[in-house]
Amino acid sequence: MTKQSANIGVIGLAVMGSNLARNLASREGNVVAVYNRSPERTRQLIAEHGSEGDFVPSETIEEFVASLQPPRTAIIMVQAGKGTDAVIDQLAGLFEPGDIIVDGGNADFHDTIRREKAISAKGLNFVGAGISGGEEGALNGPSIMPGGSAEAYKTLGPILASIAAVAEGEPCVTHVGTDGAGHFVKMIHNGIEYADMQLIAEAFDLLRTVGGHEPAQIAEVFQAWNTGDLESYLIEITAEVLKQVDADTGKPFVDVVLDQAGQKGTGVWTVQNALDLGVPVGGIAAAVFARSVSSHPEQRRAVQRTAAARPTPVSPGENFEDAVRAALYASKVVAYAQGFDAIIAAAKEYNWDIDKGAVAKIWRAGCIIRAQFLNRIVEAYERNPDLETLLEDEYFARAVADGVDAWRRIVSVAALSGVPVPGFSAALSYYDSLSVERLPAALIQGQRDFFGAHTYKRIDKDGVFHTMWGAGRNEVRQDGH
Ligand SMILES: NC(=O)C1=CN([C@@H]2O[C@H](COP(=O)(O)OP(=O)(O)OC[C@H]3O[C@@H](n4cnc5c(N)ncnc54)[C@H](OP(=O)(O)O)[C@@H]3O)[C@@H](O)[C@H]2O)C=CC1
Ligand SMILES: O=C(CO)[C@H](O)[C@H](O)COP(=O)(O)O
Repeated sequence: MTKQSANIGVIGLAVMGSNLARNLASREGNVVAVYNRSPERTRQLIAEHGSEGDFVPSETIEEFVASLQPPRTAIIMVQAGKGTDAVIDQLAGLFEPGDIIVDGGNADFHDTIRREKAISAKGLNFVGAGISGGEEGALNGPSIMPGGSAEAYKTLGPILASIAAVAEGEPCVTHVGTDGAGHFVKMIHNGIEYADMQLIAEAFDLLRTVGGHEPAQIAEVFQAWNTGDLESYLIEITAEVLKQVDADTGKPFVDVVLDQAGQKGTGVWTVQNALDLGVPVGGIAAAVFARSVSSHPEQRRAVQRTAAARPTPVSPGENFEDAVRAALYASKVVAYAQGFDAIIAAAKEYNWDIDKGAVAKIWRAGCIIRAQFLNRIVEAYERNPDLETLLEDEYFARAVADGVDAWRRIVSVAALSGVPVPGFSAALSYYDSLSVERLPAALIQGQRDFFGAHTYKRIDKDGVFHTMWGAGRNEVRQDGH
C-alpha cells in the first residue's frame, strides 16, 4: 500500500462514484484513493480503468484513510440516507481535525445541515455538494454545487474546478453557501428538471394527439427547436428517445415503454420544502404530481372504465407547432422563476448568501438542465440582483408576453381535445394569478371570516376587521382601534 500518497479519495464506486474517480484520476497531478464497501466494485474499477490514471485502491476504510495525504479530502458517493450516515460515521472516527468529508450524493439538505453541525464539532470539515450530470457528467465534467464552509472550499474548490464541466471558459462549480446550501440548490435543480421534462412531454403529447405527428416526425420538430431559444440537453435527448425504434416490435420505443414515470424523491422534496417556505411552485408541483398520477394504474383504469367518452381532438389550427413551442417556452420560464423564488426564500430562512447569477452560470453545462437559456437568467440577475421574480425582468417579461396568446390557445386546445397539460396550465394560471389586478382571494377572506372569525383587511382603510355574520352583520374593528 502507498502511504499517504493520494490527494483526493472517493468512497462508493457505483455508477456515479466510479466515474467521478475516473474523472479525478484523468486530471494532471491527482492521485485518487478509491474504496467501496463491497471490494468487487473497487477491483472492477481498477481492472477496467486502472491504467487511465493514478489510483490507490483499498479494501478497508482504514487503508483508504491511510492512503490520503493530510489534510485528507474524501468524496462520498453512496446511497443517500442511512448509507451516507454510515460512511460519514466511519470516516469521522478515522479522520483528524482539518480533514474534509464531502457528501456528493443527493442528500436532503436538512441532513446536510445536521451532519455539518456534528462533524464540525469534531474539528473536521463537512461539505454537502450537489453533483449533477448523471454518469456521463460524473465522468466528463458535472455541474457541482458545494455548500460547507468557505475555509473548506479553499482546499476543495480547485479540485472540484479541475473536474467540473466548463461553460464559456468558466468551471461549473461555485461555493453556493454554507452548510446545506449546495444540496438545497441541487434539490431545486432537480425540481426544475422535473418541470422541464413534464413540459417537454406535454408538448410531445399535443404534437402527437392534436397535431397528428408520429414520434419520428416529432423528433425532427424537437431537433429544430434545439437550434432556437429552447436549446437544451433535455430537448436534445428527447429527440434521440423519439427517434428510437424498438428492436422486438418495430414500434417507436416510446410506444412500448410503460407510461408510469418513476421518481427517487428530489422533486417531492422540492415541493415539500417550497410549501414549508411559503413559496408557490405550482409549475414544479404539477410535474411532480403528473409523475404520481401516471404511477397509479388502478385509479387510471377505474376512471377509464367510468369516464365520459374521450373527446375528438380539435383541429390544430394554423402554426400549431410554433404555438406549442411558445407555450413550452413560457411555461419553462415560469418553472425557473419558481425555482429561483425557492432559492431566494431558503437563503433568507437559512442565512445563506447565495449568488443567483452564479447558480445560473454553473447550470449552463454539465447538469441535466443545461441550456443556453441559463445565460438569460445570468443576464437578468446582472441587470437587477434583487428581482422580485424573474418574470419582471425585461427579457423574460417580453418573452412571455410575446408568447402568451399562443400559450392560452394551446391550453384551450388541450382542454377541448382531452390532452392533459398540468404543467402548461399550472404555469399559465400562475402567470395570470400574478398579472391580474384583483384575485378572488377577497372572497376566501370573507368565507374565513364567516365561518371562523378569522378577520380580514380592507382595501380602503387600515386595520383588521370582522363582520358579525350571525348577529346583525355589523363590521367591527379587531385591532384595538
Ligand atoms: N445515478 C445518478 O444519475 C445520480 C446519482 N446521484 C447521487 O449520487 C449518489 C451515488 O449514486 P449511484 O452511483 O447511482 O449509486 P447508488 O445510489 O445506487 O448507491 C450505491 C452505492 O452506495 C453504497 N452503499 C450503500 N449503502 C452503503 C452503506 N451502508 N455503507 C457503505 N456503502 C454503501 C454501495 O456500496 P456496495 O457496492 O457495497 O453496495 C454502492 O457503492 C447517490 O446519493 C445518488 O442519489 C446524483 C446525481 C445523479
Ligand atoms: O440527480 C439527478 C440529476 O441531476 C438524477 O438524474 C435525478 O435524481 C433523477 O431523478 P428521478 O429518478 O427522481 O427522476
